Amino acid sequence: MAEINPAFVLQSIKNVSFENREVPKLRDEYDVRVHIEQTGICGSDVHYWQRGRIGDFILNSPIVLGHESAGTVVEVGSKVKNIGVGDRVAIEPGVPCRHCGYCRSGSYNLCPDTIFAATPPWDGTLQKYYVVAGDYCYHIPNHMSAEDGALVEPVAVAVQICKVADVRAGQTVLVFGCGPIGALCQAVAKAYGALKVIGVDISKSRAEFAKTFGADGIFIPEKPLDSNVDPVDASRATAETIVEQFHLGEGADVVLECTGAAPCIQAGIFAAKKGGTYVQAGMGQENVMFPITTACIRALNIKGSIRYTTGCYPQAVELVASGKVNPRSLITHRYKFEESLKAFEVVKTASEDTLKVMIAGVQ
Ligand SMILES: NC(=O)c1ccc[n+]([C@@H]2O[C@H](COP(=O)([O-])OP(=O)(O)OC[C@H]3O[C@@H](n4cnc5c(N)ncnc54)[C@H](O)[C@@H]3O)[C@@H](O)[C@H]2O)c1
Ligand SMILES: OC[C@H](O)C(O)[C@@H](O)CO
Repeated sequence: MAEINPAFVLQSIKNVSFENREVPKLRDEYDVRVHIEQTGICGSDVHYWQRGRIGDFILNSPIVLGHESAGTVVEVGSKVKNIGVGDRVAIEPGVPCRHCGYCRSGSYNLCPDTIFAATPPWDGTLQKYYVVAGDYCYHIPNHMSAEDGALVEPVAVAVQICKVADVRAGQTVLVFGCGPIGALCQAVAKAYGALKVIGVDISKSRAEFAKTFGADGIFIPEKPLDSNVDPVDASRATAETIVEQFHLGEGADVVLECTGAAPCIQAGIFAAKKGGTYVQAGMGQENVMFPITTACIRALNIKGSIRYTTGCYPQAVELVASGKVNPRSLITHRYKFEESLKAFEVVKTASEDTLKVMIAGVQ
């Protein structure tokens, strides 16, 4: 009997189901087929499930969910050189066209023709087998678990954010957000020798976790009690409190925004020192009130960061393999493949005790 390939499919907004699909075939001699062993759920998976779009990526046809995955290679095309059958690999989930100007310059995260797992219209990795270009698979050493391998993905996002920010030894780094991305940015910045890393989150449990992970200090903003206070003034006051409380002098050298929330974006601008760097990585509301005059007068370097570029994945594997960053400690929930919907519900509910939720692959 032909082998089947169970898959967890987003059929349309808020509508998921399991399907028994055909085992995917290699598309060319550079492809490999990976037996997926672990997948982490990312906020974007939940976003597509609940709202069907992120920016210009719009769900118009069913897609398999999941893009943070690792597994074992079960089939390789004749021209694959870097890995072989039986190798355990972390999968970089976006394969660009390799030919456009962005790809040629190393900024392949900007390639418009990238095939990115679980970004419409492309299928993701929450299936038994996933076919991907062999050179977008990275060998992981034996002491790294499949969970570690899957979580190389958010580590690579954090590596790119720190790369865009040009985080250096001795700097002060203020990170808004202690979710998986914020916490990993804090750990990566620390691994790069940052002098002081401060994490900010409204969730007490996430902030407290961050203190045990990468942050030297944490700040938990209080909701403004007086609704007559201008929200941007309130953000400025929050920034001033953070700068004073953590002795950041004229402000942080680097601000990494990993929430997408307007109060954090605003406070981040007010908390950066003159000539400092502010990187936007969080994706929340599409438009926010932005303190543009302060950004101008302080001559801030304002940048955006998306996905990963040349070298991020190997660097992320190295950070995890060396133990400098330990993403496994973010895991709060583990589910079997058949429990995928339950796993997604847990991420959607986002209770205080949820950080990273993992789904094991089909045996
Ligand atoms: N740029 C990229 O390549 C990339 C990749 C993955 C995720 N992201 C984005 O990065 C962000 C972080 O990802 P994540 O997986 O950690 O998400 P997450 O939702 O788990 O974490 C966001 C954190 O921000 C905190 N937060 C929200 N509003 C806040 C406020 N007003 N003040 C302080 N803290 C606040 C939340 O409590 C939460 O802990 C998301 O917006 C996600 O879409 C970007
Ligand atoms: O970690 C990678 C991100 O989740 C993706 O780029 C996503 O936001 C777009 O589909």
